[in-house]
Amino acid sequence: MSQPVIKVDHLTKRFGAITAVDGIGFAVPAGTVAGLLGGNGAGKTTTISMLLGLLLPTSGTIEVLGEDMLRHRHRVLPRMNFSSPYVDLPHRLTVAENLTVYGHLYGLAGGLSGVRRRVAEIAEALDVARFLKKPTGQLSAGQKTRVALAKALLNRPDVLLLDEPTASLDPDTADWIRTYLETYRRETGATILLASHNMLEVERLCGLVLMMRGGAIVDRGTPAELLERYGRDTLEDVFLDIARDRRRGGVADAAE
Ligand SMILES: Nc1ncnc2c1ncn2[C@@H]1O[C@H](COP(=O)(O)OP(=O)(O)OP(=O)(O)O)[C@@H](O)[C@H]1O
Repeated sequence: MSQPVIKVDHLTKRFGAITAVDGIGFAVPAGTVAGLLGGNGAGKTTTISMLLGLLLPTSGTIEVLGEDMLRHRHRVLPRMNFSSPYVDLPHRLTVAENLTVYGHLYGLAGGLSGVRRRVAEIAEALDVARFLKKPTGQLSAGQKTRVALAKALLNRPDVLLLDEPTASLDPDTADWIRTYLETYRRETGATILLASHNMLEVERLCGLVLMMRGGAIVDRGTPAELLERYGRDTLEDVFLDIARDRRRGGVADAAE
């Protein structure tokens, strides 16, 4: 079997007395969409922040694309990207200016004209072309989410980390974004890890689901495996069972 694209072992993050992430381990194979699920405060954002190198783990290891992220993240960051509703792009810059600045930061090929071409292409693809001249701070929450995703796809990443990629989107736009992500994964073979509170989204997109509670991974599997293990018809019900600590037989500790 080929090397997993994301491999995390015994990963822990403490903030003082709080253990936000508690010794988790998981592996995401190439071309898989993996979903991190869990209630508020379960540790999803902290996990993604450590994968990106925005937070230093207290202990444990993270490998992305075969590189140790704690030692050599500069080698893989050009092949990664992320979007999060919690990270704002500069408000006063227009959408075009923001995307252009990021295009240059990512060192996109083709110099000035290459960046201009890619910005136009991605703006078209994510249907943000009509906002290009607007200051980013004046966009609606849903429009900002789309621009953040456009920014995340500028460098055609092989590894995409998404924190609630469809937060604040109306159902139609959210559906459209999911289709876009599915197509992107299929066409590029990219590996995607996303945190989501939207069970339908996870059921539709994810080949691997990691259920977090209190900083730990308390269960995992394909959506179909989880439905079967809990004897449920929807992931929403599985989520509630896990959140409320109701197990329906099956594996007691699937964390390793
Ligand atoms: N910078 C920080 N300082 C102290 N505690 C933190 C910090 N960041 C997160 N925490 C705590 O770590 C725990 C996990 O938070 P995290 O943001 O990772 O959860 P989450 O699963 O992403 O939640 P949500 O679904 O609400 O976004 C929470 O108890 C949170 O209060």
